[in-house]
Amino acid sequence: MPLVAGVDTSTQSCKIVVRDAETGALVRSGSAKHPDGTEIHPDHWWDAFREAAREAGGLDDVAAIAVGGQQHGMVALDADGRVIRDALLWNDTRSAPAAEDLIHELGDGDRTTGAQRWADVTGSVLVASLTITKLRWLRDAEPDNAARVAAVALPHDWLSWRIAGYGPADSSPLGPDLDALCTDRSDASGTGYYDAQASDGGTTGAYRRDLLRLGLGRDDVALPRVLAPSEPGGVAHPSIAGGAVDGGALIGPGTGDNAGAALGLGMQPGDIAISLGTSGVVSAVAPRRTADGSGAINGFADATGNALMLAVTLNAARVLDAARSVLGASFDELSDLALAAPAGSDGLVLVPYLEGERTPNRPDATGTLHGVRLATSTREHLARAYVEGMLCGLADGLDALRAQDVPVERVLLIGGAAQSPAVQEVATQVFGLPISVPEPGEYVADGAARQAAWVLATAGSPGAGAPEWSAAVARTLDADPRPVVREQYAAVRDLV
Ligand SMILES: Nc1ncnc2c1ncn2[C@@H]1O[C@H](COP(=O)(O)OP(=O)(O)O)[C@@H](O)[C@H]1O
Ligand SMILES: O=C(CO)[C@@H](O)[C@H](O)COP(=O)(O)O
Repeated sequence: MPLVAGVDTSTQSCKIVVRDAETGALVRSGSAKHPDGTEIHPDHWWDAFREAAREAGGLDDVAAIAVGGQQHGMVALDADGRVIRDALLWNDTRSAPAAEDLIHELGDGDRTTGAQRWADVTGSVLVASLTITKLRWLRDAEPDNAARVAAVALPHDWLSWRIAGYGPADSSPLGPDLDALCTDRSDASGTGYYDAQASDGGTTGAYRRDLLRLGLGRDDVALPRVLAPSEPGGVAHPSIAGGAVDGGALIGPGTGDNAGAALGLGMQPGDIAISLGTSGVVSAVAPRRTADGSGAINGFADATGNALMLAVTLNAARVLDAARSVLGASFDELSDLALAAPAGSDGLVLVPYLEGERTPNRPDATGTLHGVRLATSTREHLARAYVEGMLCGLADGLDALRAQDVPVERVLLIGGAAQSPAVQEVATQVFGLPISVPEPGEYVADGAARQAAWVLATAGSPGAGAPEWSAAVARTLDADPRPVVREQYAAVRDLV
């Protein structure tokens, strides 16, 4: 049985799964932490990848590998393949003013017109997360660095390039071939200079170098080649993966993490994934994206040729990390505390903008606790308010998806914080829907592994479809709507 590897180079860590290409059975896995922060030298991702690969027992025996990863991060390379400055990540908000400038410029001075034009062309109204705003920030704040940019990549593109053996001459076997950079539609669709629906039957789309020029001030830079969903982007260097495989392990196009999760879960129209990692994401696959000029919904691409519609918050699992820190509680204790307080926490409401916010677009906001009284000054009330506040932000995202006529039939709860029993139960109350919790797993890495198996199958039999792997549901909870939770939240959300 051939083996394939899937990688998730996420915000907080690198996770690797090795799976049987035919059945999808998990064979081995590993993970390693990334440093904290919203700007990080990509070498940390490379180090974590190698540590996770060691923990997974090495990758010598895999026949294909693919990388999913946190979206949007700006990896600026010079002509020698060196990283010019630390990568600005999706959750770095310093480029919020640059986003506003770009919106006004495309709208000839009018914000509403500009917002709609960005949505029409790229699927998204610009916010600080999107790569193009970071390039504009670089142009304005660090012009010397901007002048050195010879290529712009995203976290997953860059890691795939390193796995193929490329990089600076003194630290890679194949050297700095910038034309060897590859990506896929899903991640390209989060840059702000790519139109996923342009031409080509919707499979490859097209870069919009006119928009890149608007951001960086010039467009004479290499951009990763956008591969079709099961097209190989080269082979892994034998020192890294697939040393025992004839010709080396194929490298898949990779994916943005949310598209990776959709592939790992086998999502169909009607399925909604709610991911509670560093980011909170409500997402759905659809045949074509819409263009939401309000900015609540990003119309990205998925990893199969469809669209991926999503609402993303900056504040998810780390809101609970903050609650644990305030309360000195373990994950289990936090969950028990939250479940010991009533729905609505007797009026104690957290608006959870602890790191600013992206949806709604409030990059400079801070979190606020409302309804503090003697009776609500208990550990239980505080724990519950943090869980409810985190989920209310995502419920607004679900409403925004519905407003785009996205069908909602099944909600799948995934990501690190989905493991909390309190989060699962409160989710049935806040969303007012039945909730399915898949078996605990690394769904982004699984999606990348499924893509790797698809690339392998296509190499043997052109036109082969993605392998049918099943994602088992561990727990299904009935809907238990408690409208009071969202009513209280809606009453204070805009007071920040
Ligand atoms: N049982 C749990 N309850 C609440 N939060 C959890 C639990 N297990 C993990 N987490 C949180 O999940 C987050 C990591 O989730 P993950 O989906 O891997 O994030 P990312 O993909 O952004 O790196 C961390 O903030 C961690 O504290
Ligand atoms: O910005 C987005 C999507 O638009 C985030 O979803 C990032 O892709 C980070 O994901 P996590 O590391 O939080 O899973």
